[in-house]
Amino acid sequence: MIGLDFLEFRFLDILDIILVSVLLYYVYKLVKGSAAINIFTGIVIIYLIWKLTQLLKMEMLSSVLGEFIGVGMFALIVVFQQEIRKFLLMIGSTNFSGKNNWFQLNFSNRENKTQNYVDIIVEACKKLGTTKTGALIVIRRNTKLDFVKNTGDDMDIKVNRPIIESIFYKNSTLHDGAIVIEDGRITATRVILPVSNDRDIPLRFGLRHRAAVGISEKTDAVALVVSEETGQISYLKNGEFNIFEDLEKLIDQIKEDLS
Ligand SMILES: Nc1ncnc2c1ncn2[C@@H]1O[C@H](COP(=O)(O)OP(=O)(O)OP(=O)(O)O)[C@@H](O)[C@H]1O
Repeated sequence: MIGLDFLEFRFLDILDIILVSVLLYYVYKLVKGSAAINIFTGIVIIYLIWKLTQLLKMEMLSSVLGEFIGVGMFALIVVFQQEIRKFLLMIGSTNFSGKNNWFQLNFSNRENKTQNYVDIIVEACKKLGTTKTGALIVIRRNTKLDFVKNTGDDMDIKVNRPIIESIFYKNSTLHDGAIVIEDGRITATRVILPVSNDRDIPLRFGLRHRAAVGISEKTDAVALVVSEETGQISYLKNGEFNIFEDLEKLIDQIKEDLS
């Protein structure tokens, strides 16, 4: 009996540590690249010192730090207002019954559908690149994108090359902002995306690229950008630029990420 209790306790401990790690990872992902990262690091350090003083039974210092952390919690809500909002949004809009659900059985069917529309999207980007037409395409994975779709116009068109090309055509009324693609359908146009504050993004990239980084770091969506200046295609995932050798490799990469 004692042995079992011990085992159960250890299992919960491990689970506890994993959950805290996941939580810290997501908080880090949210504040990464913004000024908030310094505040976040400061808090983690103060918290660790506080725990250490408790462990070493340094009563005075531990009570001072304890008070500081108690009051600090309210200050944090104010300082991290934006981040807390994004965090709740991220949790609330994760679609657990979505595409990557292990219990979903129609894999093969969906894979085929993904095959087709990814080819079309990349072909369209290639064409847009040759004419130096800027484009910004967000492809949904699990996280619902309603909060960004609301900033643009609703649409429901099956992905096809001429449509994508004509949306981003400079004289088109729809060319501004991003388009959102869900399950092979364009579901929104003229969408305004959250712009990333990441200071590591090279200066040659402008707002369009920053917006693509922003949506891919705040949600699990992936994004494609065609640069207006160079015609170059960039692929963003998890807030980072993904390097690819050629368009074939890019297509394979996107298909893998969407499957
Ligand atoms: N936050 C955003 N959400 C969606 N689209 C955006 C956003 N910011 C910019 N864009 C799109 O990018 C276009 C170009 O913007 P801007 O001229 O500021 O960037 P840029 O310097 O050309 O960007 P890049 O060099 O990254 O292509 C805008 O007209 C708009 O269509």
